[in-house]
This record gives sequence, structure tokens and C-alpha cells, in this order.
Amino acid sequence: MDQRPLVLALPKGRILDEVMPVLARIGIEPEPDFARASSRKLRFTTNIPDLEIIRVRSFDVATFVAFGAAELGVAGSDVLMEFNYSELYSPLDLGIGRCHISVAEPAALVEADAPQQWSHVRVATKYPEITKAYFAARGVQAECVKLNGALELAPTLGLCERIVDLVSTGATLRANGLVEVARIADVSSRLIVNRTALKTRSDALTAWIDRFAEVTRARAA
Ligand SMILES: Nc1ncnc2c1ncn2[C@@H]1O[C@H](COP(=O)(O)OP(=O)(O)OP(=O)(O)O)[C@@H](O)[C@H]1O
Ligand SMILES: O=P(O)(O)OC[C@H]1O[C@H](OP(=O)(O)OP(=O)(O)O)[C@H](O)[C@@H]1O
Repeated sequence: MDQRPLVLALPKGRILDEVMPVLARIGIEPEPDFARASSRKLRFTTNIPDLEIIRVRSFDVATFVAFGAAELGVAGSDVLMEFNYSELYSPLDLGIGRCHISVAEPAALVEADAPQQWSHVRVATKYPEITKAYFAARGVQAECVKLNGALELAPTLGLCERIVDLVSTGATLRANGLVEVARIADVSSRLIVNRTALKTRSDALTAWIDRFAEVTRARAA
């Protein structure tokens, strides 16, 4: 039976810049349109006949792979934690997109704050599931206001007192008068594979996992 080429889902944005050198070392070359900013294509052939690439939003990579629309993908562990899809196997930490997910609040609030007395907090975040689970484990009910970016504005404008967001250098927090008060988890990008595809197209997918692992080991050495 003819099978369609394997589909590798890649996130647009900052991870893409870090993942392209990994693909080059593995020997995957997307068609020229992939690098053309003017191109409106979303699905690309590669130099490998059995491999195509799709470019989607970072949160959607996990969804495309979990539902089998793509067999392989690269996604931040923040996204994987938020969705917690049972259909995803994540065999490899690629060591890119490193940051952490943290609770932050205005510097002025920190001195007066007494976390042990909280019973309810309102938090602006892109990660409502991670946030609710983190606070629930501490006996606190978190009311989450979902934002998709520029979260650091929310406390200064009175939307909420705290945010849960990604932090890397800390420059965005500092520039907006916020400080990190708790680190929820370290984050990095993972190779993800659809579990059903791993059974039905085992040889091809295992070979790709091995190639990604080889290149990741070589980069770390
Ligand atoms: N400051 C950072 N340092 C390192 N990695 C980061 C940082 N911010 C985000 N990431 C990683 O990159 C992924 C995508 O982040 P990015 O900011 O490009 O997404 P986005 O702008 O929210 O994407 P989209 O526009 O697709 O919603 C995150 O899920 C995370 O794993
Ligand atoms: O600690 P830093 O090095 O300052 O990085 C943290 C920032 O990076 C991410 O945002 P991004 O730049 O992706 O923009 P976004 O607000 O569109 O998500 C994250 O949401 C923080 O705002």
C-alpha cells in the first residue's frame, strides 16, 4: 500500500532558527520556498522523497502530531506540559529553546506578599493548565486569564497581580518592573512522535529518531 511521505511539523518563530542547523546536520534540506519570507506555502517538500515539512504555530505542533496529521515534530516542553497529549511520545531533548516557566509579580508586591496565606489568585498566562496544576498542588485556586503574548503588561495595568510566563534572560520581566517569585519548570525543545505512527511506520521513524539523537549528542560534545 502506498503511504504518504512522513510529515515533520516545525514551529514558526524562535525555535525554527535553532532547529534549522540541526536539520542541516541531519541532511534534511527543505525546498527553497521554505526560506522565502514572501512564500505563503505551509507544506514543503525536502531533498528526502519520503519526508515533508509543515510550518505551524508552536502550540499547534503538538496538536498536529497528537492527531496524526504529522508523524514527527519539534515542540517546547512547555507546550507538551500544557496539552499533556497521551498520543505523543517524546524520546529526545534537543537541547534548544532553553528557558523556564515561572510565576512573576510586580517588585513592589513581593515585600508585602505572603504566599502561604493565598487561597485564590488571579493569573494572566498562556498556560492555564500548567498554572492551575501548579497552584492546586499548593492548595491555591488559580483563576487564569488567558493571554497570547505581552503578558508582562497585565499586572501594571491592573488585569491581575501575577503572571505565569516563560523567562530566559529575565530582560522582559525587568523592563516591565516584574520579578520572578517561583520557578515552575525548566523548558527545552523536544522531538515528538505520534505513538500510533511509531507502530505502523516503525522502521522509518526509529531511523529519524536515531539521526536526531546522533546529531544532538554531537552538538553537546
Ligand atoms: N525567551 C525564550 N527563550 C528560549 N525559548 C523560548 C523563549 N520564549 C519561548 N521559547 C520557546 O519557544 C517556543 C515558541 O515561542 P515563541 O515565542 O516563538 O512562540 P509564540 O510567539 O508564542 O508563537 P506563536 O506565534 O506560534 O504563538 C515556546 O513554546 C518555548 O518552548
Ligand atoms: O527572559 P527573556 O529573555 O526576556 O524572554 C522572555 C520572553 O520571551 C517570550 O516572549 P517572546 O519574545 O516570544 O514574545 P511573545 O510575548 O510574543 O510571546 C516570553 O513570553 C517572554 O516574554
